[in-house]
Amino acid sequence: MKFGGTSVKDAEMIKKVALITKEKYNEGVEVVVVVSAMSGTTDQLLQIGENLKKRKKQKAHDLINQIEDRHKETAQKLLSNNDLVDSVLGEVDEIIGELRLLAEEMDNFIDRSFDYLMSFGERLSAPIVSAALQDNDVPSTHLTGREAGVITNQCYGSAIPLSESNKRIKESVLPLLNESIPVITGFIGCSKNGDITTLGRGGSDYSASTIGRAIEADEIWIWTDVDGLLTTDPRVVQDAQTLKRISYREAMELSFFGAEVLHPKSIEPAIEKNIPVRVKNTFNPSFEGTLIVKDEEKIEGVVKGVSAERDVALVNISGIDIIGTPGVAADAFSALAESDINVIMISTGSSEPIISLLVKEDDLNEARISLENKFSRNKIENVTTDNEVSVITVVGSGMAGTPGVAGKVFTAIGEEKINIIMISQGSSEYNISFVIRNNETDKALRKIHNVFDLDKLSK
Ligand SMILES: Nc1ncnc2c1ncn2[C@@H]1O[C@H](COP(=O)(O)OP(=O)(O)O)[C@@H](O)[C@H]1O
Ligand SMILES: N[C@@H](CC(=O)OP(=O)(O)O)C(=O)O
Repeated sequence: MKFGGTSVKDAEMIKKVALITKEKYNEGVEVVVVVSAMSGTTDQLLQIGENLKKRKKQKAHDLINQIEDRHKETAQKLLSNNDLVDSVLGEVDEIIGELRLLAEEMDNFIDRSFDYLMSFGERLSAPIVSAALQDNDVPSTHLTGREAGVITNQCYGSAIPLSESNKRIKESVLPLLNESIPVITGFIGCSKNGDITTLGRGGSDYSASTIGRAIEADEIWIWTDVDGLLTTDPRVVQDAQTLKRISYREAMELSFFGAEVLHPKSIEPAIEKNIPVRVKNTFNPSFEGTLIVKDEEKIEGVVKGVSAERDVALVNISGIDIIGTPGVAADAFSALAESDINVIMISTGSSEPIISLLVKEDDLNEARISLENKFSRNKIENVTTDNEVSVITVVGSGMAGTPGVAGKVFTAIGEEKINIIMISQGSSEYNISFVIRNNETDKALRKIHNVFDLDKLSK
């Protein structure tokens, strides 16, 4: 069971987490708990890094003091047993001491140091959650992802667990299950050299499914602050509905294109061992949530959901020689691949001298530089960028072989007078994606939700 940042954001919520876990423990279920940092902490750690980079040491230390106060106050408010309070405050002191030392000594801002800095949020929340279980008479221990055996590659900031993690995690976690509930930090792994790595923003889901795969869990439960995976972003469309069941593939598409309730990579480990993933609400624990299951199970319904990814950007390569010159697209792909940049969508016209590539907004600068370098000696005239765009994705396994879905999508968007910049449909027909201007994103989500009657989706 993974509890996200919103589920451990204060003493009241951590108490709920402890009671939910205790209930399962009392039923005789063996539970491993994976926790995120208290919501907002990872962003504060990022700010600490930014301040240190700008040599604003005092600001960094002010933020560390805020983090320290929040964690200590939470532990004091939450725990009734004084010995537990003392022991957790001691641990917080130790971890905060390490963080202060890092802030003093951090003068190289390489990715490795940043991952180490970003790991402190989960390292602080895990002892508190574990103490909350003990305070409720549930034996518990806590460990970091590194101690749990999550061995990753060295892609700092978005590390991927290696297959050898399976054995290591099994060896370190399974014996603990006999006597206690282990509480493991999400988001954190370590490289083969022993350096701390992080799995990317929102990566605790990925930690949970990586650990679930290793121990061959019966189910992986992701606890969050909404009732499950919904038909769309509930902050934009108020009548978004909870999906009762959805396939792995559909869940991957929705999360890859913006449904941040799940980390896009978190489904893959579950698929490997065919482990069902359930998304549940910490505020509403008796509600069954969403069950994510293997693709083969046929689930009725043409369109299941629509999501929006706003953190994307376009890079356009133009020049008259693009027409009829073989290999321009291949060169663009290879330039981006050499910089480890993933291309989300591409469009080229046979008569138009322009190739457009959609990438993550964070990658935009590097993408532009690598394309300019690649084409500097050729006759490509211009590389331009646009980060005021979003990609909307309409998802549903039932779309495959059902004619007219794309027509319905684009007629609806046309009715709203929204201009479409780029379109893509995968050959497996699980999704239709299109790029529009950022300021029309909410309007598009509402229209698609409405036109496919997703507010009435039978649950
Ligand atoms: N399709 C969707 N289904 C559910 N939640 C969504 C969806 N799209 C966006 N969200 C947002 O994702 C949020 C949960 O993700 P996140 O804040 O990362 O939670 P946690 O801290 O539990 O990991 C929800 O509060 C919701 O606003
Ligand atoms: N702390 C990390 C990892 C995480 O998964 O958080 P959450 O479960 O709140 O999305 C982050 O903020 O990105």
